[in-house]
This record gives sequence, structure tokens and C-alpha cells, in this order.
Amino acid sequence: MQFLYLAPVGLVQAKADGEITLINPISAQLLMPLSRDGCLDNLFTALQDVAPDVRRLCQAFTAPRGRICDGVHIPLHGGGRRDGPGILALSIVKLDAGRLMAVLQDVTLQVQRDRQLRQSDAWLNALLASVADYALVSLDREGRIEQWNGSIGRVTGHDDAVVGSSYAVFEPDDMTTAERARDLLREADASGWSVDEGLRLRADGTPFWGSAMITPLPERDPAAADTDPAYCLVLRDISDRRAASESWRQAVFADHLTGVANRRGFFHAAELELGRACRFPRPVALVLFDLDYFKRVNDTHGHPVGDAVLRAFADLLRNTFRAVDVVARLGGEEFAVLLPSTDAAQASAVARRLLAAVEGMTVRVDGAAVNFTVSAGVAEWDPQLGGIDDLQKRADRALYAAKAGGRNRVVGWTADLAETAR
Ligand SMILES: Nc1nc2c(ncn2[C@@H]2O[C@H](COP(=O)(O)OP(=O)(O)OP(=O)(O)O)[C@@H](O)[C@H]2O)c(=O)[nH]1
Repeated sequence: MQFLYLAPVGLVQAKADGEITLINPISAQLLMPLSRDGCLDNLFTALQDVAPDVRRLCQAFTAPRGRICDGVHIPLHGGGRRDGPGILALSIVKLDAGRLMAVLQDVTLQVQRDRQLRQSDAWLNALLASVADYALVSLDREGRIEQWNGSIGRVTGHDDAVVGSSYAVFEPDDMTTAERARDLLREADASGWSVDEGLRLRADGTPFWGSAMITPLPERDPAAADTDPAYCLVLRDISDRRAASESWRQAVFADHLTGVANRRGFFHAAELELGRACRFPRPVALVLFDLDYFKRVNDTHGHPVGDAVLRAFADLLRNTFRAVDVVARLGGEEFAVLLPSTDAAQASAVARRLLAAVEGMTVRVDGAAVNFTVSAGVAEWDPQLGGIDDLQKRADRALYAAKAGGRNRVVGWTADLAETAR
């Protein structure tokens, strides 16, 4: 009895002919406005104006007990009123031959919300269907693709199996790291958006040049689950635009001998990366490489062979470092690699691997077989530094120490190196 009274929904117990034997206050509240004479003694009579079929439905139910109807929506007074409930949900259970139990609930708001949601979904789907050269991807808090839609299929060729993968799935494996993918989300959180341009892959492996903009969704609930939508990624295929600007970029930013970035390209890319590292603190490492006794290679084999050695070394750099790293020839036989989201220890490890590869390599050109070694200086970005020039100075000191220490080695910058240099 107490349960009936306190239940958060309307409960009515009635006899088989609808005569009400028990009714709780919520039911009375919901049914009273429907009653023609202000009495509430029969369930079927109370509902006859809005749900005339209920009586027949119950009488036609011949099983000894069971569910007669479940959550049937009953619009009141022509579909809704300004005051009071507009839609009731009605469930009726036959308890035994002589007793029915009806559950009544005001679902007006719920139905309205469902309708609004369906409308928004329809709008969004119409929008996505008409977008031809953009993929609109919703991402969860961790940057995982939260839902598939047609625009993703059109631009990237991925089907719904891509749901749950990191948005880095659109990038070649060596173009990004989990940390960098997270960095771009953090950048979007802090400044409202982040944009990243670069090589992307379609599901069939064909590459395209993409521009990816990530924006955090407005009014995100901090208590929402990790898998709820948190960001919107707009991925555009800008291969055409890129092709037009590529020859210009090559001329301005690429080294004519080796094809890696030139000094100008390096400083341009480094300023951008360090700008990011300042706004969203993360490690960035710089490695400077200088070929050992390179003058001897030129003197012994001639300048064209020296050029071939420089090209072979640049190829090795490109193959050893990730595509996300900036590889450049700063001039002569000096090369630089900037490694985003990498600390000095990690950069030194890669540099040592590279030195070992150089030691095992022989460059064969014009009948000459050249073996050579390389020295490397490593420094890590420190927000106290003024800019890329200061970082380069530190790596330079470390490189000088590597040369002074006997060459063919990697030295990391330490504060006492600054003292030595002075
Ligand atoms: N083939 C070729 N040689 C170059 C190029 N640019 C600079 N060099 C040569 O690189 C050599 C650099 O020599 P040094 O600065 O004395 O240094 P090193 O002989 O490598 O000795 P350490 O750096 O002290 O180990 C010089 O002979 C330059 O002529 C280039 O584009 N092609």
C-alpha cells in the first residue's frame, strides 16, 4: 500500500470491468482532468475520450495473466495542452482473472525531447549528406572517432569499422605519435581550435594532402563519459591547393642538393613548432649532425663524390627519423633534425642508432667506396630559452664537445658545456 502511494509513477488497480479499487495520488492527478463528471471510479470511463480502445483491448485479452499493453502513448486533448500533461504513457498488466494494474506516466517532455533529437539528427544527416569535400568527424575526449557518417566515407573511404580508432588513423603511421595527437586536442581546448596540415591516407592506402581542424564541442559536460562526443574534426582534402603551392615551397624551403629542408625551411618549421611548445608545454629536441673529416672525402675523391655522400646521408636521415620530424641541411656538411614531442634522451637514442647505421654504410659512386662517420649534438627545448637560435646554440656546443671528444659520438647538452664554451 505504501509502495502504491509513494511510487513515482501513476498506479491504478482495477477490476476486470475497469472499476477502480486502488489509485495513487499521481494517477488521480493525471486522470482527474480527463474525467467528464469529476469522478474517478472506472479506469475505462476515465480514459474513454482519449483512449477508447482500452476497454476492448482489456476484454479481448483472454490469457489468465500478462501484459496487455506496454508504454502506449496517449495524446491528451488533441495532442497537447499548455498546462498539465500532453502525452501519457499507459501500460496495463492483467494480474489475475479479476484484477488489472495500470501504470500511467506523463511523458510529454520526454516525447518533446525525442522529437527535437530526431529533428536535429535529420538536420545533421542532411548537412553531412550534402558536404562533398569535407569529412565531419565527431571525436570523444581521447580523440577516438565516436560515430561514422557518409562524409567520412566520401573523403577517406573508411567504413564504420573506423569507429573507436584514434583520429590518427587518417595519418600514415610515422607521421604522428599518440602524444602529438593528444597535443592537438589540448591545443584545441586551450585556444578553441587547432589546425594541422599534412599527408593523410585513405582506407585503400592512397595518400592525399589534408587539412585537419579540431574544435572542442561547446557546452561539454565535464561529467560526461570518456566516450561521449567532445571534439569535432573537419578533415579536408586540399591536394589540389597543395600541388599548386608545392613547387613554390620546394624552391623556397628545400635544399637543392639533398631535397631535405634548407636553412630557411628549417627555421620556418622550427619557429612554428617552438611556438606550439611555448603555448602547450611539451618536449622538443634538436639534433645537429656534422660529418667528420668531410674535407678529406672531397680532397680524396673529389667534390661530386662528396655531394653523393651528402645525399646518401640525407636519405639515411629521412629514413631514420619520423615524417613528423623536421630534417634539414643547414649548410655544408651540417644537418639538423627537430623532433616534436621528444625529449633529449629519446632524441639521443635515435641519433646513436643513426651513427651506428652510418658506420655500417659504404657509399659507392664513380668507382669510389666511401666510409665516413658523423658527430651529433643534442639539446632539448627549455621555455627559458629565447628561441630556436638559443636552442641551436646549445646543440652546437654539444656538437663541438662531440668533435672535441674524438668524433663519431653523440653528446647531449649540459649546463657545464656552456661553462666550457665560455
Ligand atoms: N662536396 C661538397 N662538399 C662541401 C659542400 N659544402 C661544404 N663542403 C665541404 O665540407 C668540408 C668541411 O670541412 P671542415 O669544415 O674542415 O670540416 P671537416 O673536414 O668535416 O672536419 P670536422 O667537421 O672537424 O670533423 C669542406 O671541405 C667544404 O668544402 C657541398 O655542398 N658539397
